[in-house]
Amino acid sequence: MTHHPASPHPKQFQHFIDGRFTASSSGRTFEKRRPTDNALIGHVSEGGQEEIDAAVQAARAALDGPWGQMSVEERSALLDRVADEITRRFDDFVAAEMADTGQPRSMMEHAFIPRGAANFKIFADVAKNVATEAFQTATPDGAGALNYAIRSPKGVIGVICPWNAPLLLMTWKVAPALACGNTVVVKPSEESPGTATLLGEVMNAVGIPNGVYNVVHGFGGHSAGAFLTAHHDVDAITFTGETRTGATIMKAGADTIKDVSFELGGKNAGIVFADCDFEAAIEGTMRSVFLNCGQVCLGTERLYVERPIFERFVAALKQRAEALKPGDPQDSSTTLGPLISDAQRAKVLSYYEKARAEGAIVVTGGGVPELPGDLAQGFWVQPTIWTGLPENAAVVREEIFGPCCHIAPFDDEAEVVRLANDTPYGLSTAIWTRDLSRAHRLAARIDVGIVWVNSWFLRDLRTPFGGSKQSGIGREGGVHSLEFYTELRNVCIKL
Ligand SMILES: NC(=O)c1ccc[n+]([C@@H]2O[C@H](COP(=O)([O-])OP(=O)(O)OC[C@H]3O[C@@H](n4cnc5c(N)ncnc54)[C@H](O)[C@@H]3O)[C@@H](O)[C@H]2O)c1
Ligand SMILES: O=C/C=C/C=C(\O)C(=O)O
Repeated sequence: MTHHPASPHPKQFQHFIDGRFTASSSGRTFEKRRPTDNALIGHVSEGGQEEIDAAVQAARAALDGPWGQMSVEERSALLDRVADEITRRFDDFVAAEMADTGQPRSMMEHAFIPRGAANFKIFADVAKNVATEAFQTATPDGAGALNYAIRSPKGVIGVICPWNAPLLLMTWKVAPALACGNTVVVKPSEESPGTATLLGEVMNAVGIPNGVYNVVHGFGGHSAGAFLTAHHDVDAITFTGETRTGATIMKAGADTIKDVSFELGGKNAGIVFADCDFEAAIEGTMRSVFLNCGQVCLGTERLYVERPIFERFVAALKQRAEALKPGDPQDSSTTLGPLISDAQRAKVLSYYEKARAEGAIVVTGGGVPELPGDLAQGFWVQPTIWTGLPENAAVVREEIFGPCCHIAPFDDEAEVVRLANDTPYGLSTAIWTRDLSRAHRLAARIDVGIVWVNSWFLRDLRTPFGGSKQSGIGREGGVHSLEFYTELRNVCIKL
């Protein structure tokens, strides 16, 4: 029997400002719909200038108040408790994120929600254990001078988040920001209000002082997002989202010289050599193309496969893609979720059309699958594979953010490096080969922030994470996050 998701009882998602849940002064709300079946999940308060002002004011006061007075040890201990409380309320977080994104429960349980807790743990550790630099400096009088650097919080940080992995991506910024002693105002995506709101309850439960973590819901342009980026009392903006949005945010922050950390779009290449472990390459490529229904910034949308195994690779990937099972995320047999919204589906389907118009061979997919019952109302698309397109085709050049890829053959290393680099983006790449010397050579020549060899999305949270070219500005992760979330002050003492 087909299992259908129960219709949810619509919730209220309110702002979290100065430790309290509040509606907008305007009383305005917008609807959040469930991607699996378009059911109404809840009404979300729509923040405006007034809510952003209140949240920034609360964040500033907390910085000057108890949070600013705490030792690193005290702050780290509290952040450890945040992680523990997320883990204690694991099922609530899984349910909230599953409702917002429609992605399978197993992915929430094994990857996205545990990462939310892990982000707090790692940055609590980093902030406690990182040393700063010191220099002994010679002076003409022979007595010398001592230079040492101290770190202080940057201030009030604006955190603007996307919807594709809401808790993971938000805490990846909030955790280091708080560990470094800053306070934050978060603007979650309008498509994923759930877990950012729940985190407010967690902050109160473990005793994070009021005003340290604030959430204002709302839209981007001409709304809460834009008001936050232009606010004169916000010291820096950390943003994950589309490259074009990043450009708008940079302009908005220019007047007040706001520091920015950007994790932006990608058009990531997967490179498969004939000597690879074929099964591992297929398995890894399946995840890199179809995980989260292709809505992963690090995902592969362009594949280059060495000619001797091209046909075999395309056939194997097709077979595996056709075995993906869309369905209710609660069902343990479900392996593919829907897209986040009707608008995202329209965008992805427009690329499915473009591929056809540009003469692609549609190896599989290219349309909308049929789902039973209420699920027929959800934002589903078929996993799709193309071959046969030139490199200048739209689906080979532009970020689609859907469950699809184009596969092209290549003949030698120099050619594939040129193809991989022929893009304005530079986020990540995955190389599949048993020849590690070759892997090293390629890793050094492909212009991206993150190279995976014989793996994909294998994360060590101490490593630098970010994109080159138009895929971002700066690196976050481990000590690299400290570079952005603190001001380094040099003290020079003449001895
Ligand atoms: N590099 C990375 O680490 C990474 C990770 C995840 C997603 N992404 C990228 O994110 C994109 C998908 O997310 P999305 O569709 O939510 O991105 P988006 O840029 O549309 O929106 C992201 C956030 O920015 C806000 N926003 C929009 N316009 C704004 C404005 N003018 N001023 C201030 N805020 C504004 C939105 O409300 C939302 O909260 C993809 O391009 C993907 O590659 C990158
Ligand atoms: O969709 C993008 C996923 C990004 C992942 C991270 O930012 C991370 O693992 O820290």
